[in-house]
Amino acid sequence: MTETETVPADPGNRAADTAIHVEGVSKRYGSRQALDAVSLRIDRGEFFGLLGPDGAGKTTLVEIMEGLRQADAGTVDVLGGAPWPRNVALLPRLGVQTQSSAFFVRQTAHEHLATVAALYRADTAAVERTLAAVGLVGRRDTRVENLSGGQRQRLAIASALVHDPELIFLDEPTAALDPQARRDLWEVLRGLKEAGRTIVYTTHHLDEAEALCDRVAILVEGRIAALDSPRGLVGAAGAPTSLLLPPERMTVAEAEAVPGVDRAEVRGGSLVLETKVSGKVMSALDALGGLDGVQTRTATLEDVYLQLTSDATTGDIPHAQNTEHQA
Ligand SMILES: Nc1ncnc2c1ncn2[C@@H]1O[C@H](COP(=O)(O)OP(=O)(O)OP(=O)(O)O)[C@@H](O)[C@H]1O
Repeated sequence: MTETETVPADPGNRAADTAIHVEGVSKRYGSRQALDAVSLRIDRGEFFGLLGPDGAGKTTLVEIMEGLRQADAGTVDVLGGAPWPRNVALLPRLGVQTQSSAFFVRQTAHEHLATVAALYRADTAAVERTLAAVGLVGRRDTRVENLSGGQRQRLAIASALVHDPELIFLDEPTAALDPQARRDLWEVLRGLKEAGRTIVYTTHHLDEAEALCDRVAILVEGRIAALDSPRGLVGAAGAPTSLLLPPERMTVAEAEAVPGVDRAEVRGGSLVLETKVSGKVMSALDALGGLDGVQTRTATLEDVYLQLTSDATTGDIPHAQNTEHQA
């Protein structure tokens, strides 16, 4: 084969499509089992969410992927190599934003980002481009120490992106952002995904995970309790749909008599009907006086998350739902 020939894509070559492959990874701190045989595979170009309550092991898992911590057991492959022992060749290919990002506080936002860019040998145009992407052009000449919490957060994100890494780890990146900045960042992140970047995204915002992530893993007490697309998780949970009616429309007893209604109660000023066959109930309500004022609330990722994490507090940690993409 000559050098100019292209190598045909091999649909069976799983490794080439894989950004991260974690297999049987465990980590213990003293008596605390932070991770217990975690296995997952993240595809290149995937927007992958890592969810779970405080102390579930998210940071530990991400730091193992980033090569900042050594696993006690298991194997970790990141972009085709092992991140531990510290893999210097891998570093420029990774972008990392943490909750405790370090800053050159006496520098301006622009100087700080230019310094980070220089460390990675990124071009100067990347500095301007990245400042604009995170909405910090207006603060470019403000010293880091004088930036607000949200602006620093944006600078931390910019610092993770300025060298155009292939794989980006973001740890609660919207935690200190106001609602508009949060939505603006969503657009930046969607652009990164469209550009083919792989994103590992830790968040406590379930709406964010639902809006952005291709798949999410829900970690509970060091184990993967669920792993699937947000839509898949919501569907598999079989959670009911709620139909909200003005309370004067009918009594609770009348509502419970509507075919397909599992439960009815007055809650938050509405008559709430729970059903797993919402189409059927909607038709019945339509026939009973129209659909004016009827609102539908379908189950969300938050409902699934709360179910899974509350199971953990009762000691009944579920087995992973949908292992389709797991190693
Ligand atoms: N360096 C450490 N030494 C001892 N215990 C640790 C250490 N780091 C984490 N732990 C413990 O391991 C468990 C998992 O912690 P980890 O920070 O990975 O969880 P997390 O899901 O990221 O939590 P949070 O959402 O609060 O950041 C917790 O019980 C934590 O107290």
